[in-house]
This record gives sequence, structure tokens and C-alpha cells, in this order.
Amino acid sequence: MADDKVSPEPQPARPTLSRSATTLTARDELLQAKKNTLLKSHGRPPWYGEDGSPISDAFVVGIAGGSASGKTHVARRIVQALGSIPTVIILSQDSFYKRHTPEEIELANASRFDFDHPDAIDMPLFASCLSDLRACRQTNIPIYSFTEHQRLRETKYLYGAAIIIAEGIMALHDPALRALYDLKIFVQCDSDLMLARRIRRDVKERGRSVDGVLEQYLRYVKPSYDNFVQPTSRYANIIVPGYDNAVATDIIATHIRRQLDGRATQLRQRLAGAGPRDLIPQDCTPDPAKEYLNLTILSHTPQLQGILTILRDRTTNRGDFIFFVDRLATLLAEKAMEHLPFRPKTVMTPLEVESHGNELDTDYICGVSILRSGGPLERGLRRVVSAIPIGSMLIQSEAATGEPLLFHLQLPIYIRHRHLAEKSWVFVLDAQIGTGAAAFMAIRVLLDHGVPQDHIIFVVFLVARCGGISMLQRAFPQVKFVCGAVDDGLQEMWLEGVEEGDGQMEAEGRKAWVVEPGMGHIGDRYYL
Ligand SMILES: Nc1ncnc2c1ncn2[C@@H]1O[C@H](COP(=O)(O)OP(=O)(O)O)[C@@H](O)[C@H]1O
Ligand SMILES: Nc1ccn([C@@H]2O[C@H](COP(=O)(O)O)[C@@H](O)[C@H]2O)c(=O)n1
Repeated sequence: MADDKVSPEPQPARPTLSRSATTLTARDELLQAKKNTLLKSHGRPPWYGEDGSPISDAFVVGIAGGSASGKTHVARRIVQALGSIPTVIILSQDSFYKRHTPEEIELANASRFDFDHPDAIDMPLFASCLSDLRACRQTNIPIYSFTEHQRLRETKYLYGAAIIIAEGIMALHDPALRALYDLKIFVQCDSDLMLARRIRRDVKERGRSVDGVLEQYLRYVKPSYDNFVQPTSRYANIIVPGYDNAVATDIIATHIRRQLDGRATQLRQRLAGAGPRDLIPQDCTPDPAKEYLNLTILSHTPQLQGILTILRDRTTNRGDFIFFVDRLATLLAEKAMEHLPFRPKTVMTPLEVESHGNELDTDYICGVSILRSGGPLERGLRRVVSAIPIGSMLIQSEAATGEPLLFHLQLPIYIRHRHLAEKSWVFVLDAQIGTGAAAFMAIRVLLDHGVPQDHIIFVVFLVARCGGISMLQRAFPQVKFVCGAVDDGLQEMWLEGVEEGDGQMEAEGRKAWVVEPGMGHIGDRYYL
């Protein structure tokens, strides 16, 4: 869902005693999330069961055809015809041209390099990126420059598509690729039309001369089409004309929509109805510091009870609310830090005496805040771990089904790259765990990226005993939960929309479940 440059080595985050922090305003966050939502996604549904394991892959379409036959055009028309459907990614085989030597680039500039042979493409990399996306894992694909005839240093981060369309002249050539498609399409087009389109496109968009295009076409493109590309049409489920193909693309979109409907899950409903909820006993209040299957509740000292009382009180003014939320957030972050690994360290004191202590045993710590209620926990976390990178997720219920949808994702760079995600420790921040549907999705997103389950620490002000916490504990037994208090009930409340200055609605009003007796909607009380 987002792009990035090639990963630099991350700067270590360090615990500290205090540090001032800048927090985005609610308005900034919503605007940012909205921008990303409109640009990138209509939301990804939960494709996993209440036991936390994936139950569905993304739907993958492969489109092959000659150069300039209209493959990209067909892919875009399908996306258009799909309308408001979860995220679609178009993956072009062009991204997977191999790296070229300076000699090869010189040949390419003289139209004497064969880019149309299957060996010109890094098929194993193409298949591995596609396979990751299909299995709902992140991937970082290469970026190719047609003007430089070279793969660039930057990569593009992709994650979270419900539908992937892979297109290219050799898209149906490789058996490993073909095995990944749910639907195979071949775009059939007259050779003279393909040549005319290619001359126009390569001169206009790829910095080529007409003579150069013709030379390359006769020497490589046409023979390759006859020998390698056209024969793969036999693998296609559908042959689409390379012109006037609106009817064909509408039919394909209808087929894809039906296939996706068949993969729909009712996670929230299943969470509500699943299994016994006896993991947090009714009498946990007298001994709240005890751990209940990886749930740590802060010790209810008189100070903590004082803070909770102020936060629960509807008459508390906003200034006090923010002050005490920040205090509680800091206590929670300190408690959560106990789950990180430490190693022994000996230092020399100013009195020149050795002192044996310890230090953090990881440089890969980051946070992810579930917008917008996770925001109030950020300042506390930054006070405890200085310079910690904190990303965000926007997970909201779909109006029609009540199911959680992933609308926006901005993950710290550690998590975007699998080899770093595998050693990262991640604090997930949210104000409360009610039904547990958003928490479920947030944890699943991190697992999809390769963060180990026992490196996820979910930090939350309040948990509803009757809500989804027990399901979360069962599904993800190694995830640690750290909370301020456990409340008994859950109540559905109406959240007002947020209005922009010009009278437009920035966020629509909607229903949400909040913990009862609780503190009301913590995000609203903190930000508005
Ligand atoms: N059905 C169509 N109707 C009109 N123009 C088309 C059609 N399909 C493709 N084109 C045009 O032909 C050119 C090449 O199409 P493109 O989809 O980029 O080909 P490919 O991806 O197969 O190389 C583009 O300029 C595109 O606008
Ligand atoms: N440096 C390059 C790499 C590839 N090509 C040509 O691109 C064609 C495939 O792209 P389409 O979008 O047309 O499918 C292929 O026929 C190569 O000849 C190139 O010209 N320069």
C-alpha cells in the first residue's frame, strides 16, 4: 500500500527517561489516512479464521499478449469495471527485467539487445514476489527504467491487495507463474496494429527513434512473439481482443467479483459467537498485576486508581484528560518494556566503581498505532523509547457488513522489509480492546510481514472482559497484551462525523463498540 526507497540500516531506538514529542493532530491524521485511502485502497477484508490462521489467498489474474497488444489497457479496464472493491495491484513483468552490464546497455542503445527472450526476465523473482502477494505477505518489487535500460536501486513496497493482476509478454510462459493464477487471459491483436502502437508509444514514452523501434521489432520482437508469446495463448482461460474489449472486461470483472464474494468471511460475527470467554476471571481486580495468558494488567495502586478515576469521570476537562492519559500511557509503556530482551552490561560510575546492570538487547523496536484511538498512547511510548519509529493503520468497520477493513497502512521501514521485520519488536497501540476485530487484523498484518508472534506487544488502556480478548489470546498465544484495567461490558455508541472547514464531512459518523463503564471514546476526548 505504500512506496519506499531501498532500506537504510535503521537507527536504533533507545529507552530514555524523558523526551518531548510532537504528535500529529487528529485532523492531520485523518486527512493523511483519507488521502492514502482514496489513492490506494478501498480496504482489505479479513481473510483469516478466528484461530488467527489465513484462510484465503488474494485472487490473481495473469494477462499475456504481444508487445502493445493492450495488456495494460485490459488490466486497467478490469480495475475500472470492478469499481468499489478491495485493493487491486497491477504487477507488470517489465519490473522484472534482469540487471544489465554496461556492454548490454550499449547493445540496447543500438537496438541490438534481445529483451524479448524469456531469459531477459528474472522469472524466479517475478514468481516469488507474486507468490508473496498472493499469500497476503508484503513484497518489495524492483523498479525498471526503459530509458536507461536498467533496474533502478529503489524498490517499491507492496502489501494488502485482494486482487493482483500480473501482466507481461511472458506472463503465461513460465509454469511456476502459471501455477499462481486463478484466471489466465491472453490479449489477441493484429501484428500491424501492435507495431503501429509500439512505434507511437516507444517514441513518445520510452525515448526511442522510429528506425530503432523498427530494427528491434524485426530482429527480436516479432520472432519472439511467434516463437514464445503467441504459443502461450493455449494456456489462457479467456482470449480478449486487443481492441474494442469493453464487453469482455465487464464479463471478467463480474467473474472476479463473484469469486471474491465466495471468499468473504464474517470475522466479527464469528468472534462474537466463538468459544468460552473464561480466560480473565471475574475476580481479577483484587490481584490485577497477575498475568492471564499473556495479558498483564497494571497493578492497581492508589495512584493508578486515582488516574483511572479522573479518566473515567465525564466532567474531567480536556487539559486534565490529556495530562492523565499521557501519564497512564507512560506507565503502560514502561510495563510493556519488560517484555523486551535485555543483556548484562557493566559500567564505570563517576566514582570509578564498576556497576553491573543491563541494556536493551535489540536495535529493532518500533510502534504501530491503530488510528485514531492509538494516538493517545504515542506520547507515553516516545517518553520511554526515544526516537522510536511509529507507523499507523486505519481499520474501520464496513458499513454494510460490520467487518473490519484495512484502509490505510503506513508501517515503519523495519517492518516493510521481511529480513528486518523478522528481528523487530513491535508495540501495537490502541485505546481499547472491545470486540477485538481491529486488534485481530492489526496482529494479522504484522504476522503477514514476518514479525514473530512473540515480538508483538499490544498496549491498550482498557480491555472488555466480555469482548474479544479471550479469542485474541487463544488465536495468538504468544502475543503479549498490557492493559490499564479490565472492564466488564461493551456498549455500542454513535460517533459523530468530523466536519471540514468547507462543510464537507472529513469522516462520516458511525457506530463503534466502546468498553463499559470505560472512559467514553478516548480518541475523541483526547483530540477534539
Ligand atoms: N482497446 C484499445 N483501444 C484503443 N487503444 C488501445 C487499446 N488497447 C491499447 N490501446 C493503446 O495501445 C497502446 C499500447 O497499449 P498497452 O496497453 O500499453 O499495451 P501493452 O501493455 O500490451 O504493451 C497504448 O497507447 C494504449 O492506449
Ligand atoms: N529496456 C527495454 C526493455 C524492454 N523493451 C521492450 O518492451 C517490450 C515489453 O513491454 P510491453 O509493455 O510492450 O509489453 C518488449 O517487447 C521489449 O522489446 C525495450 O524496448 N527496452
